[in-house]
Amino acid sequence: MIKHLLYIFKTAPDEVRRSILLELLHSLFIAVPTGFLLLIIQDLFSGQASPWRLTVYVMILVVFLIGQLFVSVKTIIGSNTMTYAISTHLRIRLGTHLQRLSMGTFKQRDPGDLAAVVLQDVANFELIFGHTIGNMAGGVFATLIISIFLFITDWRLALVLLAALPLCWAMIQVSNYLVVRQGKKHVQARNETGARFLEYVQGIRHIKSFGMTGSRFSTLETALNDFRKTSIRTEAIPGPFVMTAGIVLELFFLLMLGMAVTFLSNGTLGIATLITFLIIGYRLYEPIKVLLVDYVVLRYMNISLGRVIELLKTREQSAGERLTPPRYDISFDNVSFAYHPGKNVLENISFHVPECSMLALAGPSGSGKTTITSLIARFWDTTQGAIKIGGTDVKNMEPAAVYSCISEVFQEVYLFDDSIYNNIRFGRMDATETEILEAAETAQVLDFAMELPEGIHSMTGEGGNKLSGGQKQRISIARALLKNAPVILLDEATASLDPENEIYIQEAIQQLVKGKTVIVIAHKLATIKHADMILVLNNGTVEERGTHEMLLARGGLYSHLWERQQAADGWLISGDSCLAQD
Ligand SMILES: Nc1ncnc2c1ncn2[C@@H]1O[C@H](COP(=O)(O)OP(=O)(O)OP(=O)(O)O)[C@@H](O)[C@H]1O
Repeated sequence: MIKHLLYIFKTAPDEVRRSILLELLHSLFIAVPTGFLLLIIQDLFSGQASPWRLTVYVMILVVFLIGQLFVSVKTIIGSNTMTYAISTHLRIRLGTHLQRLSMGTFKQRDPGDLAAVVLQDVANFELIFGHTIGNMAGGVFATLIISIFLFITDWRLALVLLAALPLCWAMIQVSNYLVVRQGKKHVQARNETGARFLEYVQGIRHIKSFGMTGSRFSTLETALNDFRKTSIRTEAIPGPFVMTAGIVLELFFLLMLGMAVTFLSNGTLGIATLITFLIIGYRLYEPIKVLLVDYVVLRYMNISLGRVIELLKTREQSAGERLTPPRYDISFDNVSFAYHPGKNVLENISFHVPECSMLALAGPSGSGKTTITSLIARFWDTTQGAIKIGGTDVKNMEPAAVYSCISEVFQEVYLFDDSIYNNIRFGRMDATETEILEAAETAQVLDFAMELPEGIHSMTGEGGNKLSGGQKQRISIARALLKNAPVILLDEATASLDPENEIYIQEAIQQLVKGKTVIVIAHKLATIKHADMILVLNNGTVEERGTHEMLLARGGLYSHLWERQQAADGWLISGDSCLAQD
């Protein structure tokens, strides 16, 4: 925990220093009156009390009480300023850090868990840290000052009071061990609930259409019930330990009293000291009790803080430089790649795509086609070998510099919850209205947009849910046209479309790829017959390469896939299946 605290203290050193100083001052304003109370008692019982001395003591006490009020307000403001400075810093660091992670990291991690770190764990820290850390710093300081007063007054009784501390500490350590263990389960259950909620809301269409409302809701209900149980357990664990520690303190206080009476009877203790210990000795335990509770809460917070720091320490992609390649041919030199160490999904892949030509990637499902395009876009970095755009290794290029060379058109289109116009504009934010409308026209977006109530300014809905698959595709092509990047990565966008939309999109794509270096993932081999080169992948290796005619003549994997697709194109789904049963 100390390591984590030191880590975050470095994020806002000025606020931390100021807050600690205020806490110390606050403790001083609480502890010093205790000392004066002690002097008043001593004076009263030693018979040295004079009215003016008592008046001075009382005035000093009043000044300190007013000062305490003033410092309390400052301390609360100081600890809140520190907490929010740290949490803001953590959030900004998380934001910039997430930008620098490879796309792969996002795909690898559960999105619900990632969101929980950024939102809930930082909020958890925010909620707990400000209240506990100040109390604890103040508590330690107050205990120290009161202990010094008591030791000066009578070291024997002070020692008895303080002897309770190691016992309480041991008990709290056991409680902490259990809290940390249970706390991890609690965080896991909380994330599981978040993930199930996300799944339920995002998949509601499929859940309803497959009649799974009941079964999926019961999964969510189970997660909620688990969360309830772990929450109760997490809250319940420290209770008995903190209470027992409190009882131990009371017992040691009674023990101190017993000893004080003995010392009184054998004449080694004055009545003034006894009364001092009765009043002030009890005050010693107040900050300790607060410390015991806060320490447990702080340990729980530390689990959240640990998750935030762990995410911040995830390896960032090497930054690279803002290089602009001199030309836009693409080459793979002996590239191997593994998503998980030791399990290569691409093995020694080499090819060259000359500028302004088209390479098609074909091969069975899982052979590595998408992985090749992801590596070109630097979503991941190669495990071995180099990928070059115009002779420049993409690893030496800033990810943003790589993306600026590339336009992607995928089957799955994501649109922002904004107007059609703005969704196209995201392709190039400084584009003029004329350029945006031109791109919309070329990609045949205007055809359907003009029939909507607000034309091209109609909203697309979240993820584009107010539009059809073909319409979303056309918007994404318009966006790519506007970006006008020299390299186009196409995951054959027409594979899942109806014939009419397919024609529209084929036409739009023809416009998009003119004069560009194109890499296309082919699902329908008929669409890549005219590619300059076809790379046939199998199990992450290049099995064949050549033009359509060359590969057919070879009679290998490609011609086999081609024949299977030709046969599939002839398939018909019969509409008389019910009749056939009669
Ligand atoms: N994010 C990932 N993490 C781990 N393994 C992955 C990941 N993405 C893909 N793979 C694995 O890598 C291999 C190649 O997958 P890839 O998606 O590149 O194949 P593909 O040829 O594009 O398949 P398809 O035609 O079905 O889209 C597969 O074995 C797949 O299971």
